[in-house]
Amino acid sequence: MSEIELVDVRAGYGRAAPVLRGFSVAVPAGTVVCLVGPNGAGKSTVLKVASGLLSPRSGRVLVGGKDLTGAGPQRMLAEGVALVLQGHSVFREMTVEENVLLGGYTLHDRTEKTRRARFVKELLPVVGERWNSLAGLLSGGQQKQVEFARSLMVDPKVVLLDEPSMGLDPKATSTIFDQVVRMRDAGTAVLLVEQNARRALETADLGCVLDLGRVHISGPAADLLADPQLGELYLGGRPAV
Ligand SMILES: Nc1ncnc2c1ncn2[C@@H]1O[C@H](COP(=O)(O)OP(=O)(O)OP(=O)(O)O)[C@@H](O)[C@H]1O
Repeated sequence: MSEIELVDVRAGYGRAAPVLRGFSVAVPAGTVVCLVGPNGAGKSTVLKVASGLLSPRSGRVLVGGKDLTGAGPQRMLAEGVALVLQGHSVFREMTVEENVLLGGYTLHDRTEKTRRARFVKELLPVVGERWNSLAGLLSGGQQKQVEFARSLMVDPKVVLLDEPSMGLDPKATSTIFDQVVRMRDAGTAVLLVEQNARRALETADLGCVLDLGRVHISGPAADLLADPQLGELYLGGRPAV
């Protein structure tokens, strides 16, 4: 069963024509699914629908098979869907510890909070190493890992990542994608939106190309990477031989 599934979703903003026009995607347990597509295709809109920030006009949102269409962000988080926003959202004047523990504000059991904090420090070593530093003193890539750690405090079923490599140099990008794999291996499914499509598909298990509000093609990420037409259209050139 999928951790999260969007089925035939139509969604958009105000009176404008819908951005998503019958879009479907499923994120099976234990997988990284990568969503790619041209600028403005609606990738972030998919994450807004999946996290409950935007209600679909029609279609369904299922979490672990349960219909949660129209549920708001608080409910979606409680049901195990965590969102890591695009750009940087750490509180720079607060320590790494304070930032990470904020992610567990809905946990009332102190022992559980401590257990989760220990888990995220082990999973993302830089978070543990810089635990007492001010978050604003960390590099962009390290701050992104603090955001990952914060989202993992509630032990989500699935984490939605909106362009985690944005603004990072190639080395930091590489670390971030390695951490995405570690998150998956530790039991959290991931729905990843990326501009850096080729690199993201190399990391993901499954890929989905969004264009004109619908799924253009989806399947194993390796197959999408090897598809010459997709390479030309969406991945910035021919596939590497
Ligand atoms: N809050 C909003 N109000 C009105 N229109 C919006 C809003 N957010 C996004 N849009 C419009 O919805 C469309 C899809 O935007 P979205 O951000 O989902 O695309 P994207 O694929 O994530 O783009 P990018 O790769 O550039 O980040 C765009 O035409 C955008 O202008």
